[in-house]
Amino acid sequence: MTGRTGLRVEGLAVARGGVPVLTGLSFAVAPGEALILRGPNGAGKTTLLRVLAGLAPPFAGRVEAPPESVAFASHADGIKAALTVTENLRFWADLYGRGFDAAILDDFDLRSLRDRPAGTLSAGQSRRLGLARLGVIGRTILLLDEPTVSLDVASVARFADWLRDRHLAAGGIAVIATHVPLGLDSPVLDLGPFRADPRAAAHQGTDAAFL
Ligand SMILES: Nc1ncnc2c1ncn2[C@@H]1O[C@H](COP(=O)(O)OP(=O)(O)OP(=O)(O)O)[C@@H](O)[C@H]1O
Repeated sequence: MTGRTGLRVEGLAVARGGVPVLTGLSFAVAPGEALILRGPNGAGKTTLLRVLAGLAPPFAGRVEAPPESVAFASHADGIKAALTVTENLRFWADLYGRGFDAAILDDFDLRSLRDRPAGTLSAGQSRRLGLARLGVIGRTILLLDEPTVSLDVASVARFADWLRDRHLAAGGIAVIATHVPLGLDSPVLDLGPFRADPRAAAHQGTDAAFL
């Protein structure tokens, strides 16, 4: 962990392609806590996570989170296909200036796969490796976009255990967009009430197009 800093969002609006998707978001997540983001497809979960990660600017409002403490994890896991599972994890540990603790292999049920080239892993195994990466880089604030895609039931439970017992218990923070219940005793933020009015956006576009 790089510090015990919380995440705070005030009056935040986020946009895609210049069109507001969510508006009026204010929340805080303290060390040791997770926040689950809920909303149907297209609600703006990924867009919000990207802004929280500093990968896109806010449309309005502000995000308080030290960039050096944040890790964003989505479908692009950054796995090096030619390296083995252990070599991948060591690579990320080195990149982030961290020591490598092989216990992470057990946390994500990767021990029997440790010498396999990552390019030969199944989709779920590959996802487990991508999640294990989060365990070696030592970032405090994890922003997770559908982390359980491709995982079987046991692997979802294992991931939830790691999140609760290792990451959150050590003072970490997680904001998780997921359609799958993780069994965490964490607050859920329903993005529905914060969706920007599409008619207002469409109206703006129409005005711009026809005036
Ligand atoms: N590059 C883009 N340009 C314009 N609009 C975009 C772009 N990417 C996404 N959108 C739109 O922004 C809105 C929010 O998308 P986002 O990916 O944040 O939703 P989501 O809640 O993560 O959805 P899902 O559950 O399907 O992953 C959607 O209406 C989407 O179509």
